Amino acid sequence: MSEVPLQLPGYAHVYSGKVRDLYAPLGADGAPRADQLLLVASDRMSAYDFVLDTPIPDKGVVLTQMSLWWFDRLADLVPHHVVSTDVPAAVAGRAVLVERLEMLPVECVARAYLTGGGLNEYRSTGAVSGIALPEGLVDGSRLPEPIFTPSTKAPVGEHDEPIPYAGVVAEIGEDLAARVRDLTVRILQRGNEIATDRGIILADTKVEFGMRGDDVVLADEVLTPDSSRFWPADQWEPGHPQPSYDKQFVRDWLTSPASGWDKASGEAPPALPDDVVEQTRAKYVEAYERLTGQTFRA
Ligand SMILES: N#Cc1c(N)ncnc1-c1cnn(CCN2CCOCC2)c1
Repeated sequence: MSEVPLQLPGYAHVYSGKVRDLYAPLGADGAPRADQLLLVASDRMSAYDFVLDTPIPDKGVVLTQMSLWWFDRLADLVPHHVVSTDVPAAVAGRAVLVERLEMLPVECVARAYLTGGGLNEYRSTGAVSGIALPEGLVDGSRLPEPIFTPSTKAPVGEHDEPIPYAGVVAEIGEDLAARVRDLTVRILQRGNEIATDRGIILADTKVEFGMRGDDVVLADEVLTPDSSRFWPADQWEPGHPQPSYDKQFVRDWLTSPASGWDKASGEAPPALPDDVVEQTRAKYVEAYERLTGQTFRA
């Protein structure tokens, strides 16, 4: 689905990713400012590497408010890029004005549980990102401690590629590599200290950092279902793929006969039925309310 980005008076469209769009505020001279960006979270949802045709109402608002909540709770660990939530009415609640940073060219991933690509690498080598792990781990196993498993920043439509820690050092230097590694792991640890008690396991997460002078600044979004694997804690059972907190209704319907879709066909998935959309919206709202203890207001 190629969606024309929203026109926002006073802003120039800069970039569109799978589920988020970037704008630059216009300065008094009418030119895009170089010091700020407007990050807009859409209601688009991706599944099986496709951006689905059917939006999930309020997803952009829920994930933006969740990310802002986490930025506040991580501020003692790392400064963040948020400037203001005073944004155009057309994107109220789902956009954030941020400081434009010199972004580091690394997807900083930390894993507290073993699954997905990390599990595949472990099954082949007994390690993930060069970090040897105990024998006998299975899909969903909790790791002895969270590990840093960075990847490249792939262009839109391509997959990020895992890189060894040495690759990060080569890219950004030893000091900075150690700083972003330690911060990424601590962010996930802090996230799980808070989330697990509230019924959500954060199996892994991807964060992005930018530089403000010599300071490492947390950018992008943080600890949301789009940047992290959210699992229902009460259903955690190592040994098989874990249910997704937010994506399971969509995955189950798309892989059921009801959808008429063949995942192996390479064809785009069909539109979602209303009940799957509403159940998915409800899971995003539920995750927000469990984490923050606040009632979601659209
Ligand atoms: N967050 C944030 C942020 C920030 N605070 N400062 C500078 N850049 C970014 C940013 C946000 N997304 N991307 C990746 C998309 N790029 C957009 C441009 O074109 C290349 C791809 C960079």
